[in-house]
Amino acid sequence: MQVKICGITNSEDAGDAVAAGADALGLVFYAGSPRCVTAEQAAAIAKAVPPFVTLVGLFVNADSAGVEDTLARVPLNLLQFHGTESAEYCEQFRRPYIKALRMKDDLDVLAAMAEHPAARGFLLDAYRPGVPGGTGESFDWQRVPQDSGQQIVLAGGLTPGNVARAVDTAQPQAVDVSGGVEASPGRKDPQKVAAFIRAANG
Ligand SMILES: O=C(O)c1ccccc1NCC(=O)[C@H](O)[C@H](O)COP(=O)(O)O
Repeated sequence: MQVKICGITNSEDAGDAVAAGADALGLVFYAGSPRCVTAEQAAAIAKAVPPFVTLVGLFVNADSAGVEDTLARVPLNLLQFHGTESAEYCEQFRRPYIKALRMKDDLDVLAAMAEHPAARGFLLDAYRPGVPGGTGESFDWQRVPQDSGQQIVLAGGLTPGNVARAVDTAQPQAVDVSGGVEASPGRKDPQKVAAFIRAANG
């Protein structure tokens, strides 16, 4: 099971997550988040990350110039678009990207995936009106399609205590966690991170 630890705000937390076996680290470039980092902070964190760990840059309906500016300053491996971005918008950066889908009750997941043919995968997250992500809430894991042919990253309210059950139910390719492994908003708890990665891997 691939594990992405999202909302990394400092090099120490990045190092702890990598030491615990994280496959990917998420950096949030969204001012509304308690986990938001500047390009300068992100560049410093990137220096603490080994080359074979995926560094993911997360944006929410950001203006294109801002994304380009971040890309020029931070060596991101993958982009994560967590708002209502169109395929045309996401593809303009010519970088690999995953698209977050918020699992509103009436969302047609396969249709939403079809709108992003160039996406490398889809991060399925809980839906809470007015909050784009990092809600700490989960959704019905049985709604994860088993026949999409897509790389699926399961997110939303995962913790060391529920991730094994989530993986068993949803059968994703990867899991993503933010609040469930924090000591406080924006600071990770290394023991929770390690416990999460162990539990995700069964
Ligand atoms: O983490 C945030 O604060 C955040 C804010 C706005 C958009 C996305 C955000 N996080 C994206 C992630 O990939 C989170 O890991 C995902 O939403 C799950 O969060 P959590 O339920 O806290 O594990």
